[in-house]
Amino acid sequence: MSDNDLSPISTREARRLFAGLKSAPALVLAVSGGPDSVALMWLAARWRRSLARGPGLTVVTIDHGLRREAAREAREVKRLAAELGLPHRTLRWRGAKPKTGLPAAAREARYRLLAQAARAAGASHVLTAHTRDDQAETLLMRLLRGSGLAGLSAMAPHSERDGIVLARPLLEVPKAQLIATLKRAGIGFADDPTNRDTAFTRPRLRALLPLLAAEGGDARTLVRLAARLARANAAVELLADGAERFLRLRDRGDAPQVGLRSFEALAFAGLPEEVRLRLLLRAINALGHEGPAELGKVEALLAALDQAITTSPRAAAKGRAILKQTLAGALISLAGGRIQIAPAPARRRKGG
Ligand SMILES: Nc1ncnc2c1ncn2[C@@H]1O[C@H](COP(=O)(O)OP(=O)(O)OP(=O)(O)O)[C@@H](O)[C@H]1O
Repeated sequence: MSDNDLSPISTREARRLFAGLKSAPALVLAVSGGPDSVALMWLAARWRRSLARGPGLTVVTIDHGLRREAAREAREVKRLAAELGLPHRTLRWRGAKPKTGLPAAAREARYRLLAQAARAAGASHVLTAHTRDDQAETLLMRLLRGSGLAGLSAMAPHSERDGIVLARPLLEVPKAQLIATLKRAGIGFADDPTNRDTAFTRPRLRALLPLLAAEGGDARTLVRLAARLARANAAVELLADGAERFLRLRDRGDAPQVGLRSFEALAFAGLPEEVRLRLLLRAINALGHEGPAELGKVEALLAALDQAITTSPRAAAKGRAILKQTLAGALISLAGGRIQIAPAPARRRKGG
């Protein structure tokens, strides 16, 4: 860790971090009470005070109803928000909690409630306090899960959900620097023991980071890799847009049937592999009923299509289907020189 990682964030630096949010009508700050999000609230309040005109800030805490201390932590956030002159709301995740996949369900509920709070506050953005350390952990998690280029790009600085922009202004900032900022300001924060609970994947991966850093691959290296992959991913997405237009043009404006995507097989086969994968993924996710499709399965489908087109191009050009497969609720077939993707008939949907 460099000395810079431990130095408190200056007002000038805070202005740079929040610069893109100056003209938003209002912002919701997602604050759990942990160090990262308390620092987000403190920095955002300081930034807002430095502006003559700027967005209104509302602090929101979600009580998932999973830990006894959560209500007290929410009250503590409210107290600190009041000290900073910011309105605060606590929203509760109500209803039955699932027995398996609890972290994912809690996360889903949290983002739904945060988006609701943003709409109620007239806010265009919800700000979370994801740090550089979170980004490094996300990359590792996705690596182990076998993600492709899009997943390995990790978290974007901005993304959209239900018409609300999720912004992560602290994505380049090391957690240690946020803690140093709070210490300098004399502000306390909650300690969530689930962050260290090795029953969950993320805390186990977190323990790996110092070992990787000792081998020369610190959080900065991992985050730089994610940024490079995000760049490459954006380029492939653009190429896929162009390839879709190219394939449509080759169809000379023949109107495609509604609810069906269809590509000329030989023109499709000439495109780069990563682009072919994107086109299949897009079509399957748009038309299938069980998406999103698993990348590994789409890779296997592409291999089967390539094999069918190259080993028997004549048969591929004739009317009879030489390949028919269901995947993620979509039916993919190769017949009459075309690859067709359509919703799978109801009774076949389980086969993906
Ligand atoms: N209970 C909460 N109330 C309000 N905001 C929260 C709460 N929990 C998390 N957040 C926001 O989400 C950010 C990320 O939190 P955390 O890393 O714990 O989430 P996660 O479960 O890993 O989900 P994600 O996939 O969003 O990273 C926090 O910095 C904070 O801004």
